[in-house]
Amino acid sequence: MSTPHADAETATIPAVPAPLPPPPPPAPPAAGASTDVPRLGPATSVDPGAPDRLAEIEARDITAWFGDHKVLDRVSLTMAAGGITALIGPSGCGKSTFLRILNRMHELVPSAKLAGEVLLDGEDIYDPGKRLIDARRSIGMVFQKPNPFPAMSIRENVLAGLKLTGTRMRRTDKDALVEACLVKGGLWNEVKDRLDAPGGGLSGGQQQRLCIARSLAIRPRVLLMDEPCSALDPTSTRVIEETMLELAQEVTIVIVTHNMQQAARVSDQCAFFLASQGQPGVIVEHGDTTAMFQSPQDSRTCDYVNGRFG
Ligand SMILES: Nc1ncnc2c1ncn2[C@@H]1O[C@H](COP(=O)(O)OP(=O)(O)OP(=O)(O)O)[C@@H](O)[C@H]1O
Repeated sequence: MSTPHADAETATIPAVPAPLPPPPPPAPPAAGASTDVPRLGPATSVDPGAPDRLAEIEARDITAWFGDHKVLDRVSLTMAAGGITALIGPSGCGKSTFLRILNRMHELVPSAKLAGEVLLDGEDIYDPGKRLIDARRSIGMVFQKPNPFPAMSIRENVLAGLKLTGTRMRRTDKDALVEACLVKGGLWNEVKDRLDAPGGGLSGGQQQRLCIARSLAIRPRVLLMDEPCSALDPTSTRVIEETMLELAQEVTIVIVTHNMQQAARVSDQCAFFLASQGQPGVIVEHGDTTAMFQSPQDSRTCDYVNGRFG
């Protein structure tokens, strides 16, 4: 275990999110845009023709506490732009905490503290000059349990993030955005004839894809997914995995999963977290997923990926 950070280096982070900023001005349509494939929004958006939107996210020396309980110790990891990075490891080793730190959700817990840096394309999202809302816009999140707004229509669900961020758009642009996001989320064909039906009326797998579509509507550069398939049947899981593989061309994805087959199927990079008895979580090994599964360097990784513990 590395040396704990000095108290002076830690920051108690505020529990109350910053107020929402005024809506950003709409960007002009991209020149030469194809009319066949709907785009995610009226701007350059997360389309494959805009590789500059693909962002690397790097965690540097992250240490995290809940009260006095240190749960992560000096964790560093670079998650490549346009890749899928899987975070694996036994229960309680800090994977979800690490994921929530990547988009400043850790600070929603009143006792939470944090040291270290999270760089989105080289810029620290915790810099005091940076707005919380910008981090949340750039780095979206999909949770373990699908959480659409049940009484809102499918259409309203997709647009909900825009409302929260105060973004205004013309009706026709909204329609295009709803379609684009539902296509990207792999749900369009199943719901295109009932966009005004309540989101709560969809199956679990469909609800999760609706949540993916909702998170895409604010055009994130990184999408965090915390066990997104753990509440789903194998067929829905397969559809979400296919959706992830397509999205990875447009948005950097970081997924927490307990399912080793899933990590092997979808990710190109993998990080194995472990918390020894009474110790905070650390990354034991990370790198190319195939190499980690076929020839792990650490015997604990080997035991974990082969199901011998966890
Ligand atoms: N809100 C919280 N308040 C206090 N302690 C917490 C909180 N959330 C998580 N913890 C503690 O932090 C540690 C890491 O939890 P975390 O959920 O990040 O692990 P995990 O690897 O994602 O686990 P799992 O795979 O079971 O979801 C655990 O000891 C957990 O009890």
